[in-house]
Formats: sequence, C-alpha cells, structure tokens
Amino acid sequence: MLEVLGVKKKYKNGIEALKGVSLKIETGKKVAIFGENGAGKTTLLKIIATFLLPDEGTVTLEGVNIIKNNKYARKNITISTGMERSFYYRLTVKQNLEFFGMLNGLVGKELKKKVEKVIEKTGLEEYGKIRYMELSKGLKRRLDIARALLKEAKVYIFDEPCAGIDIKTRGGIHKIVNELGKEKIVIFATHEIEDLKKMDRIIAIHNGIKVGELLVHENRDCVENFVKGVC
Ligand SMILES: Nc1ncnc2c1ncn2[C@@H]1O[C@H](COP(=O)(O)OP(=O)(O)OP(=O)(O)O)[C@@H](O)[C@H]1O
Repeated sequence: MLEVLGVKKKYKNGIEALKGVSLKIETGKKVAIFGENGAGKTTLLKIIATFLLPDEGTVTLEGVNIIKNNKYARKNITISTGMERSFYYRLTVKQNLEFFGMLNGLVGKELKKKVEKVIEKTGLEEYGKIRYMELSKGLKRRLDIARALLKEAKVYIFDEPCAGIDIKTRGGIHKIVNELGKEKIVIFATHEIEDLKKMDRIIAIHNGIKVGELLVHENRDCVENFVKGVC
C-alpha cells in the first residue's frame, strides 16, 4: 500500500503546486493521475519518487515513511518521466541501459540478461546499436520506459508515457502496465481518455487539490463524463 497524506508543495516562485493531497493505492492496482496542464501531477509524482521534498505531509510505502527513508524509496520506486537530458546522447540504446543497470547494482550476466529483457519488453530489439541522439521521440520514450523497468520495484510511475506515441507503441505500453499492475503499484499520469479507461482507478487533480476519484471497472461508461466534470 502506498499512502500519500496531506502533501503540500510550494515552489520558490510562490506557486502552490499541491495544496494538501491525500490518496491511497493498494498493491496490484494501476491508478491514473488525471488533470489539466499545471494541475500538479508531475509535482506529486516527483514527491512520491522522492525527487522532490514536500513542505508538509508524508508518503508511506508499506508503512515505511519514504520521505525520511530515501534509500528504501530508491530501491522500491522507479519512474519514467521522459526527460531526454537524463540519457547519454552519444551512447547507444544498449549502452545507456547497461549504464543505468549498473547504477541499479546489476553486473555481469545478470546485467546483460536484464538489459535484453527490457529491450524485448519495450520492442527495442532492432535499435540496440542506435545512439540515443539518433532515436525518434517515440523510441526515446520507449527507452525511458525500458530504463524504469531495469529496477525490480514495488512502485512503477509513468508520467505521460503515451504523449506523442503511435497507436502500436501505446498498445505495447499498456501491455507492460497491465502486467505490472497485477502485482505492483502502477501510477500513470495522463490526459488521454483512452489511457484512463485502461486503469483500475482514476484520481483527478485540479489546482493542486484532489477533486475526485473513479473506479473504472464499475463505471467504464462514465469516464468521459467524469473527466468533463472535473475540468
Ligand atoms: N520547478 C518549478 N518551479 C516553479 N514552479 C513550478 C515548477 N514545476 C512546476 N511548477 C508549477 O507548479 C504547477 C504544477 O506543475 P506540474 O508540473 O506539477 O503540473 P502537471 O499537472 O504535471 O502539468 P502538465 O500536465 O502540464 O505536465 C504549475 O503551475 C507549474 O507552473
């Protein structure tokens, strides 16, 4: 269980990105964080991933306060943000994954096997020897997801993984998310109705406040109205 309790975050420029957000996500569930541009989704995801500290509130994973226990958080939470600058432009797909795999403590045969596995999962087989700078936007995004999968985590966070992605790749991403969602906690920020319909639950955020929740399987026909109602 991941629990966010009363999380507030104000940036140095005075913007209150989160004004006291609380939510709970059970293991074995995939939850969408939905909200318009600037709603506070990325800020919330970064706080859960412990990339950013909240001003107030706590985040616990299986009862462990991850704000205070950064080591536990880094071991058990992985995030795909699509940030291009975090890759080595001149290294190939495989070399980038090997580098980040090593940072995750993988070595030798274990590293090789894991890199091959995530390349296969994200359909990057034919691009292994292509340098990062030569990849298309969609392929970069797939590599970013592959990197997040290098870690055997309890929580998988995807920040708008389908933005600018073609239909086939989107299907591949949902297959990965579905598989993970059976045993892990998956958090998926998105604006897209089609993505929302594939989640177990939608949490809507507006102006730094949680404004609604919808259980998708019980209310699949309501997703569009739910979305219209909160924005
Ligand atoms: N580093 C920062 N410094 C100052 N303000 C920031 C920073 N990051 C985000 N903000 C502001 O905080 C608010 C929430 O931003 P956030 O990126 O969390 O929203 P979002 O819901 O992810 O938006 P989008 O859908 O556009 O990615 C916005 O008003 C944004 O301008």
